[in-house]
Amino acid sequence: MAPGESDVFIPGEFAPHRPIFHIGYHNSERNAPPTDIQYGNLLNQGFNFVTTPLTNDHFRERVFRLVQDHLAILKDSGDDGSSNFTTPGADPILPPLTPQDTSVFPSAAVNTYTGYISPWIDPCSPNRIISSISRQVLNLEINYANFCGIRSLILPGPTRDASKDGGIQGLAQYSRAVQEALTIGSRLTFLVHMPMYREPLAGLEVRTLSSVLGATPPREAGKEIDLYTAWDSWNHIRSVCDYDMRLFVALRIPKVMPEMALQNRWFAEPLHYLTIGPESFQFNKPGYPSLSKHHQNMIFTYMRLKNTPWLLLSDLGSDGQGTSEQPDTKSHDQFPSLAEAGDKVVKRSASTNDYLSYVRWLEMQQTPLPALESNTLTSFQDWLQSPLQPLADNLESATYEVFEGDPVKYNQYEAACIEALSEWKELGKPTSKEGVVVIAVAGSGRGPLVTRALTAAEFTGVPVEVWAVEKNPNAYVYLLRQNEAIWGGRVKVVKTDMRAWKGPVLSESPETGPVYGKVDILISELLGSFADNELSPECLDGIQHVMAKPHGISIPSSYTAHLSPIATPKLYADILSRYPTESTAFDTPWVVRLFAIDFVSQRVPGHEQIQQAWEFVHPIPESTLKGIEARRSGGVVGGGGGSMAGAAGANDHNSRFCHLTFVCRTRGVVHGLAGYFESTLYESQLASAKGQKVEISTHPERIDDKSKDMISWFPIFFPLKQPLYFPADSELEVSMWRQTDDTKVWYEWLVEAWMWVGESNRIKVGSSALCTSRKVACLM
Ligand SMILES: C[S@@+](CC[C@H](N)C(=O)[O-])C[C@H]1O[C@@H](n2cnc3c(N)ncnc32)[C@H](O)[C@@H]1O
Repeated sequence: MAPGESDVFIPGEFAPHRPIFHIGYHNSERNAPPTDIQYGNLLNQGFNFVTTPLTNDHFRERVFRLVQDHLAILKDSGDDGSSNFTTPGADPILPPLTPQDTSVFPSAAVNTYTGYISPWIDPCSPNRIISSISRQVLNLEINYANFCGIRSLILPGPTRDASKDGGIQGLAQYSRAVQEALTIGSRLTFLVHMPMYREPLAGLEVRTLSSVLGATPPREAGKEIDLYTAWDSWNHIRSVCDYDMRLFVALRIPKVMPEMALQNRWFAEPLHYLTIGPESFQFNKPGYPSLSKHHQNMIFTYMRLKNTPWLLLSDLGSDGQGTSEQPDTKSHDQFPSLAEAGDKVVKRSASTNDYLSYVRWLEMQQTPLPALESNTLTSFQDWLQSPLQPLADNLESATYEVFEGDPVKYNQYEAACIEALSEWKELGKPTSKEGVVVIAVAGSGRGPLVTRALTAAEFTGVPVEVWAVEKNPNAYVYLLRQNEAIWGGRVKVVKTDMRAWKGPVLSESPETGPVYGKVDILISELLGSFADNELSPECLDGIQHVMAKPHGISIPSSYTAHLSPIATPKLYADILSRYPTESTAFDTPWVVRLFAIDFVSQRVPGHEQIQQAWEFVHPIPESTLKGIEARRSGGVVGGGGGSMAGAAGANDHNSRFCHLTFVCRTRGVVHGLAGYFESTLYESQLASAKGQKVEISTHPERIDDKSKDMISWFPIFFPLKQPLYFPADSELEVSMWRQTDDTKVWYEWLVEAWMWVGESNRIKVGSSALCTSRKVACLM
């Protein structure tokens, strides 16, 4: 169950608010950082941060000359720099920086700047001289930035992706250079500047060091573009860098928004900046800049992230150097859509302030965060929590208080009790005790379900006898006090493990001892984020013998677990960083409010995006109960072994297996499985209301229908030890097991990627290891 124990969710802390925009200023033409006056002006205008180049044109010219001179010497000896063989002459070494090469010097303001590495380097170049010098420039600038006290650096992204023009080699070189950068700037944060996708002829082409080799072929316009190459490159870089937590993306917003699937893909990545250049803007009739509705929606969505990306306005309007322009306070509610922005629009030259005031206006257009996105709840986004073990451990009062903060779950339980009691009366069902329906709340905690059962009885006018069974000795004290203070002594409180409870005591005398009766309605809430992961099936099996036969019912009557493969690079990085000190980090099914995730599969006929793994129904058949008893007492003839070594198999009926196929249209990477659950608390027994149910659900597509706004449970995440890359049009085959050896329960999971080659042939293109939570199993 979630939220966790350390952070207490405070209901009512719901002051409506919008995400705040943190806006930066970047001018790629700059040769030096802003002066103090310029910086002050930018801050006064409403910017929150600025970028600075680290070196200047003097340095650039020096480096270009060095490369040109060296290539000329090589040419004379018949080497063009593309050979990988050892050459007679040593490759050039960059001389150190001189005061003429940079205008950045340590100062109070410099600490707050974001450094932009020279965009003219080309570590991807197939020419070894150019890639080597590019790496040297990179390292030199990182070192110098570090010396000056700069904390964040933007790295111009790779100039080419893997697919062609020596791109694979180039990307390997680039990724290796970034890995080195992380070592050199060991306390710096790095942002790789990536386009969302490679737009044909988008933006300004920077004249890189490679230009000394001669003209590069122009990019072909009009050809069908592969939307995922830029993401692929990013995935390559961060994989080589082992998902370093100091490596982020500065994502360039395109001119034309791509399909949602690609937007969702980037949503899951560690976005630090969204950079917006002139190409993304359109102009309204009076000539003011605006963004299309698609751009706006994408920004609004990304701003819902816990770590809201910062917006970097790049090359927008005049430099702002020394200006005292004030933000424009005019209304922007007439900004047109992309379609509306026609040629007729008057193009006045927009100033930096026009763009800034537009983005500030956009900030106010965000719909206020709903109550469920309060600060407290937002802080749970993608935050890993170890699952609770309410059976093996005794929960603290604060944890119960967190559960009790969510009324939705209790409302649904109360509705289920009302239905059950009303139908009891309507159907004239027998009761196990004269004149009263006997209810037991198994695992009562601090008693909220007891209160709801009593309320339901009052509401329906059905007389009840209520028992509260709880094994936590501390919660038992609380229950006794509740009985005195709140329930007027109407509840019989028992401190015991429900599996050892003999049932409600009907009468007791010295001669006969206690005489035990039965329970008509057994209420429990022993569900975890994956339904059965807090051992509800095992506990309910153990108490089933007290249920009246055949009419006794369980609330819940059933529950199902659901799965979907997801990309969640941030969680993967988090788990990887824990692994050195927490050896079971990859074996743990984590409870987590999954947020920055991408469902990598698509819903297609016959294959849902989130699929059911298995189901548990209560009560279980009598014959199964008898079988358990026989196995436990060694009465089974034959091998005598359960499916696990050394086990009698007494809990084997609670093991499960599923094999699910998920269809992926685009290529991607999977980091693990997201798990959800649904439960039917009560299903109508009236012929006239057949199929009517009271349910709860955390299934993202169904929660709103079944238990809207329920936050009692966060999803569960089953991690893979290694990210699994898969090509477009693959199928992810997921095998999942619920395993048991009679003393504990754990899960095992395996993900394989398969691809069709021809009409009837599939080949395996990758597989995860067989993962298991056996080392952190739930103890029965
Ligand atoms: C998830 S909490 C629910 C508490 C409460 N019913 C509620 O909804 O707020 C589960 C409770 O069941 C108790 N519990 C778990 N296994 C039990 C068992 N075998 N016998 C008795 N109580 C058990 C735990 O101590 C805990 O109080």
